Amino acid sequence: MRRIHVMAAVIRRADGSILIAKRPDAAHQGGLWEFPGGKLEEGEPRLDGLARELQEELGIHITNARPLIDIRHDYPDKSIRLDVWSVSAFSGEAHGAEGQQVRWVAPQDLGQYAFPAANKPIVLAATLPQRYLITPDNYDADQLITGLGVASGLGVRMVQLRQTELSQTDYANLATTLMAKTGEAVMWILKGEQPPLKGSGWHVTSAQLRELHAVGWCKGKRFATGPSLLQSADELERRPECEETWDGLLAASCHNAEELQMANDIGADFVTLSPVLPTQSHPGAAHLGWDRAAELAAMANMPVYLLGGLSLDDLERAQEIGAQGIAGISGLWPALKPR
Ligand SMILES: Nc1nc2c([nH]c(=O)n2[C@@H]2O[C@H](COP(=O)(O)OP(=O)(O)OP(=O)(O)O)[C@@H](O)[C@H]2O)c(=O)[nH]1
Ligand SMILES: [Mg+2]
Repeated sequence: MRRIHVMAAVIRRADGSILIAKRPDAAHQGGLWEFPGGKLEEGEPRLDGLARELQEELGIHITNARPLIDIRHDYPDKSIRLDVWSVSAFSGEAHGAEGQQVRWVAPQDLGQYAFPAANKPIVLAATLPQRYLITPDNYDADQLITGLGVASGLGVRMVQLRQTELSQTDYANLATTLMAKTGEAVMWILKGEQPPLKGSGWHVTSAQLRELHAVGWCKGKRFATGPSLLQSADELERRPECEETWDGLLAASCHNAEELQMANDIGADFVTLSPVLPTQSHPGAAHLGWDRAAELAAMANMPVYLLGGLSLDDLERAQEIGAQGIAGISGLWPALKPR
């Protein structure tokens, strides 16, 4: 089946709200909400196609846009490439120029609308921040809070608590303290053997990713609790009491195409891809380089944070190659050195 190249836009107003439109009942995926856009014409440059569609469908003229996420989806009757751009400035009054219903919604409310199946990663890309901060080792709660205060001031909203030195209990206590102190300001992504409690996300290492994949674990499906959740599907069959499911934000560390596919299979919401450049901690170790990182980011069907040896100055370049943004430890934010 020939893959149809579709241009679509996440259009953001100054107040942060995003424009969605309702597809006509008779259309493909009719009656569902969508990000405005449509099919690219033969030989048409991508941005021209997007501009044409938004003019036709909403009566607006784009003045600032950048690539957001580029994904492939196979419906039973259609294979599409959804080439989604983030539009941050436009002229004209957006309206349903083809008679369709349009609505400005707050990013956190997008989940209340029914979108086509292909749109899950687009909604994530529209909602997730551009920076994913990973905490440095050996900081106590007070030092972390001070540093995070600085980070929040710089617009950091999503933080992975990485503390390799702590016992599981100390780690859990620290996480609870930090979550209570930062409240809604920070979206916490925790590490560990089991999915964390509600209200925080879970970041699995590439080794965990492989193990979870091997036993057919998938986000949102039931699993066994216990010392390890790595129970085979057969074992789950024999233990009908295993009714746990987990629906938090799931992230996975990936380094190659195989792991990106596994992350997709276990229902991960986003990934980190590393190491892009040599890092201070592993100066001589193999790294992907920008070209390979770009190829891998293009392969991923979910938001990708580039990690390893990057600074904030690399954010634009990361987004140009299709990444959601960059991830890194506090070294990325020099102001974030509480000691
Ligand atoms: N515009 C848009 N299309 C989407 C989204 N999600 C999604 O699966 N699609 C699919 O991508 C294709 C886009 O085609 P479209 O119907 O918008 O195309 P178009 O504006 O050129 O319309 P036309 O074919 O009626 O002229 C459809 O098969 C649609 O189901 C989305 O968020 N926005
Ligand atoms: Mg359309």
